[in-house]
Amino acid sequence: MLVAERIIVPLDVPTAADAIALIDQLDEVRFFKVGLELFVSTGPQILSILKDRQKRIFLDLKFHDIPNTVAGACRAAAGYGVDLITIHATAGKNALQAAKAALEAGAEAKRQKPPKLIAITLLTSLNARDLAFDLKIPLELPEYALQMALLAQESGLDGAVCSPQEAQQLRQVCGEEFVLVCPGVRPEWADKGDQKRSLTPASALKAGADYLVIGRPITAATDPAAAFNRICEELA
Ligand SMILES: O=C(O)c1cc(=O)[nH]c(=O)n1[C@@H]1O[C@H](COP(=O)(O)O)[C@@H](O)[C@H]1O
Repeated sequence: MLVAERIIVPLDVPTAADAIALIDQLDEVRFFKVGLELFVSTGPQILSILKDRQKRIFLDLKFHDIPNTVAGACRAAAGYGVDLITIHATAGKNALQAAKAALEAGAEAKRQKPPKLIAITLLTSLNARDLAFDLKIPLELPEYALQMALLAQESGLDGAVCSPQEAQQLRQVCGEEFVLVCPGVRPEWADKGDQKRSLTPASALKAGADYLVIGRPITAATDPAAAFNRICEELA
């Protein structure tokens, strides 16, 4: 896979018009992410816009609910024909298994290829202090992220979302087939913002990430296409 195809650009903007402006500026980007802000604002029409332009789609709605509810959401989302869908690993094994089964059944009913279902391990905006003192989780952060990835794998999921700082360990333990998507990626020249466990794009790929989610360093740049190209050149 070309390096440019391994970068997923999140469309974290409030309206369809803002998203279309970004998509048009970023002609060379093949893979876009539609997350909570844009999906809540526009609904599925944004997915049709991306599909009409032959883009790959990461539908990042981060489901987190009881098994029956996540299964219903996955069955509905399976009809969109997207490539990746997210659920929080902390929804638990029954919910993860129900979500995976519903995604496959929903895709089959619509004669679509099932999206890959990947689990959030621990949000990249949290650090070891947040984990210990706020979430009261008595595990070291890398161990916790690994346990969440293993829970996802044991539940039949296709992969995990993790910080690039944990990618190497997850790759070693979960194997080559397990899809690792890493947000919290920052070129040396970009602001970290609210990301607390970041690495550079080159380090993230070296650690074993399959895909990098890189947002504001590209989307908030004065020239988003130039920022995307700069990252690709730095990786080449
Ligand atoms: O699921 C995600 O994509 C995600 C998980 C996570 O742990 N951290 C995280 O930042 N993300 C998403 O990745 C994107 C990161 O954007 P930037 O911080 O602008 O690069 C946002 O759209 C987040 O919603």
